[in-house]
Amino acid sequence: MPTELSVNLNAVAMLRNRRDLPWPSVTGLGRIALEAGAHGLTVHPRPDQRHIRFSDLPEIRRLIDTEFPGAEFNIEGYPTPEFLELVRAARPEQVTLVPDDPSQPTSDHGWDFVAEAAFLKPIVTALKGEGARVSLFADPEPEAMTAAAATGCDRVELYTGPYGATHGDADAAAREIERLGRAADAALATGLGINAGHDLTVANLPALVARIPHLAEVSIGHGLTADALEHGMAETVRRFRRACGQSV
Ligand SMILES: CC(=O)[C@@H](O)[C@H](O)COP(=O)(O)O
Ligand SMILES: NCC(=O)COP(=O)(O)O
Repeated sequence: MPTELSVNLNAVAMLRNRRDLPWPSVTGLGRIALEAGAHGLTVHPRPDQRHIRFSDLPEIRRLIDTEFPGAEFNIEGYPTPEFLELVRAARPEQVTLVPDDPSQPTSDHGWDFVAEAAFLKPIVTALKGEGARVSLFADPEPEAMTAAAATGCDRVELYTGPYGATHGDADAAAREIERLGRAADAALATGLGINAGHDLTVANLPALVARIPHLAEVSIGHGLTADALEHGMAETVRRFRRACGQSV
């Protein structure tokens, strides 16, 4: 099975939040992503709602239910009672639990599965009972995968931030790919499925997919949104020039 792509809408929401206007539309861009063949949509609502607002969740749920049945809604976040209430209402197909502190600018590490086992197990069980697949954000450490599987989760999402940060350094990238690959091998051996994400791009994705052929899903937001801006800019400038009355 080829690796599925889930489009993370956080960056679109961040642009939307610059003004009290409804564009760029989070559900509108989500629709374009799904029409283009994305497998699903990812959001990571943070407690301060700095990008995804809690009110976006029911709208994305409605978009998928009414126009794209079968698409996957993936909600990521730290499992506070408030987050778990949002998840219950939005009925995502997948929940990705991330050990983020509210003050973190972005996600930068996976769970300590041994230290957090007693906290995670009942939450994983409850979410699975509500019908969601549960994935846990994980550093690429092969020796941690047995403890990850013991939580009862379905998948781990391998944190690819350090791999993304190696751009331009082929040796460092090869080392990170091998670390991710060995963690994926260990996860597979325990029966876990494998997702991956953070700072993935068109440039760094092919080597990851080649090393981890069983990679089920990647979720990508920042790099994908940057790519959309770069590749959409020329056509948009032509549209605005026409709107100025220029012949283009
Ligand atoms: C779990 C993960 O790596 C991403 O969801 C990341 O947390 C994106 O969040 P931000 O868009 O807030 O940086
Ligand atoms: N789950 C990881 C994810 O959604 C990645 O987001 P980004 O780093 O590509 O913005």
